[in-house]
Amino acid sequence: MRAVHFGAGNIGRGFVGVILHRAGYHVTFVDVNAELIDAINAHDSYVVHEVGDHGDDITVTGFDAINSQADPEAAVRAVAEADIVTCAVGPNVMKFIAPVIRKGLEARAPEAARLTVMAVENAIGATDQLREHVVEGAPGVADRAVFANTAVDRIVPGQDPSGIDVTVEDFFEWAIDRTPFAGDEPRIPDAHYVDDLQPYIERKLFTVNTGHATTAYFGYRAGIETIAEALERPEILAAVEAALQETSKLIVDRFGFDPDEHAQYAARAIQRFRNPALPDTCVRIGRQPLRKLGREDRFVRPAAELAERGAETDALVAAYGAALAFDASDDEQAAELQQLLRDLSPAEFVTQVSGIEQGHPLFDTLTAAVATR
Ligand SMILES: NC(=O)c1ccc[n+]([C@@H]2O[C@H](COP(=O)([O-])OP(=O)(O)OC[C@H]3O[C@@H](n4cnc5c(N)ncnc54)[C@H](O)[C@@H]3O)[C@@H](O)[C@H]2O)c1
Ligand SMILES: O=P(O)(O)OC[C@@H](O)[C@@H](O)[C@H](O)[C@H](O)CO
Repeated sequence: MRAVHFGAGNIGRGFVGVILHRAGYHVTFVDVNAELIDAINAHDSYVVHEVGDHGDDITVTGFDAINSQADPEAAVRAVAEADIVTCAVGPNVMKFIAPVIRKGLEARAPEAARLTVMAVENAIGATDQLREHVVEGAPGVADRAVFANTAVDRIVPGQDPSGIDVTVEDFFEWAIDRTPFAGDEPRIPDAHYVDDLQPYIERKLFTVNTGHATTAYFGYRAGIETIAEALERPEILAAVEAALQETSKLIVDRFGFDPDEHAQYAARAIQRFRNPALPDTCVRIGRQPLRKLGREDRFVRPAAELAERGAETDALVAAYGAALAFDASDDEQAAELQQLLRDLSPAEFVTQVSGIEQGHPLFDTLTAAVATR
């Protein structure tokens, strides 16, 4: 069995690679980083070091890599012959890999089984977004694939670029929407198929990622380098717990999770951020702030829904305000964020960046957060 995975970075090697390897797939990594591709092809194996109380070292074998910039035809051929295609390139990059998947589907033998396509990104409906890009101008290819949304959870910090081994936390969860497979889902023992993905993706994004980003933006604003150090500050820990109390209310109300079990889920997320063996930084977790301040992302979507229900949003709005100080060098979106804050009025900023219009119950508080930053 063959899997093609776009994006051989942190989550690509430290999560998808190892899980598909354990499921019996040969994994072809497709990336645009020439040095990384060469390094992967120079190795027969790499090690995933899980750190934490239940960590193990897992050796991954049976892989190769293709540079889709240098050899796009090879990437198309790999897709045409694959059983599964996954990606972890970042939600904004999916449009660039879509033409390769489209051409691969077009080149697929007519008698071949339908290709499973799954985005492994931090976004609601990421595979749906990928599908839109893939079928653009070629609606016929949609019938050659099964597109399934997923929710992925594993903290994989930045890695030493001199090798291809990966250090990850020992925890992971991969929930996959079962419904598109009509009873014929691929066997992936480390994943779990669910009948309704929405509770899983929202619980994950609005707990793990909301809490993580809150830590990162308060930490960055205080001049702190690592996530674990930021959470040593009582006022930052309190801000993170307050943000998660707000999202917890929404998640429990919307999806009917048991409040105590959800409280444990949120507490465990904070415990995971504090993993002393995980060298994770406020700059990585805060990366691409414009994406994170977007309408459907980890602050605005839950805050908007809470405001629509007349519920408290102070802590989420405070985290949104802290994010506005993020100006990490080497992060294009951070530079763009700072430029937008100079160029736009607070009201324009809130509408343009976060998709909240005047008249929405969250509009005034977000606008005030921008004005008083
Ligand atoms: N790292 C984590 O803890 C984690 C956990 C869950 C989900 N995710 C999600 O996974 C995605 C990737 O995150 P990451 O941390 O692995 O990032 P990363 O930067 O380590 O990896 C992304 C990889 O994509 C490659 N890439 C960029 N453009 C490409 C293109 N056109 N074609 C092929 N490859 C391309 C990059 O070269 C890089 O190797 C994001 O959506 C992220 O939110 C990350
Ligand atoms: O990947 P991002 O930029 O959406 O968010 C940064 C981190 O919060 C994220 O990568 C987490 O480590 C991960 O989502 C944990 O499952």
